[in-house]
Amino acid sequence: MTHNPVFLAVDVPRLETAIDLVQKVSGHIGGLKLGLEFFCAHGHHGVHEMAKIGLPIFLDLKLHDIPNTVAAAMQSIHVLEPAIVTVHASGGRAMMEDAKAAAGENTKVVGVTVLTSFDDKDLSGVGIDHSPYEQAMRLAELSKASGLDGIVCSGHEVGAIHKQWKDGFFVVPGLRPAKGKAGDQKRTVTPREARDAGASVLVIGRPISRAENPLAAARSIEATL
Ligand SMILES: O=c1ccn([C@@H]2O[C@H](COP(=O)(O)O)[C@@H](O)[C@H]2O)c(=O)[nH]1
Repeated sequence: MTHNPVFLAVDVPRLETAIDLVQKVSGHIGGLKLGLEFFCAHGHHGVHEMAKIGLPIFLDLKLHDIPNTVAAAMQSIHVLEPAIVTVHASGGRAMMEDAKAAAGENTKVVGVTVLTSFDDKDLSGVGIDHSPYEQAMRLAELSKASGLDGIVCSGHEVGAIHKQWKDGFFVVPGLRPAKGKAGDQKRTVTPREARDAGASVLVIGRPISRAENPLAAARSIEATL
């Protein structure tokens, strides 16, 4: 993996705008996270265009379906050679095992535990009467048992999960610089806090992409790490 742990979440609708943004900040990030918004709009072509920039690609597709379908989707993105791909850990053991088996040798498959936009109330709303912390711990254990490389969790849980999964690979979104706006994120920490707690990858989107000066924002986050 790269030296700089920051993966920029490229959540911008136009391909040209995305390329322009990434070119501006590419010296201050370690990789690109392309999510549903980007993949639905630009597909394989868009990923190829972004890969030309030369940074590792994280496909945050959060796959969640029956095992056969998820394995087939994994095979279809093989050709894009992503460094990291996400599946939902709540898809269960068989789905995660098949996803990992179908992924390329150089692709890390990580399980999304509890979205960083969720708090206790949101979890309860979908019928889960555990705290985000308890649920993330449980799904981290299941991800490990299913043979995944690591998980996605918030900075609130990564320290505890890291203690139990020493060689795990931990992706942490929901990051906000000290005075950053949380927006829809509910379990936030600063990039430095996440790194100190054991995050392998720091996913950062709007604090850079929506900043008045994305280059200055990326530089100032880098300086805190
Ligand atoms: O639990 C999760 C899983 C994924 N994400 C994704 O990370 C970025 C965060 O963007 P910000 O603008 O920095 O909030 C976004 O692409 C999400 O889809 C997440 O936030 N939480």
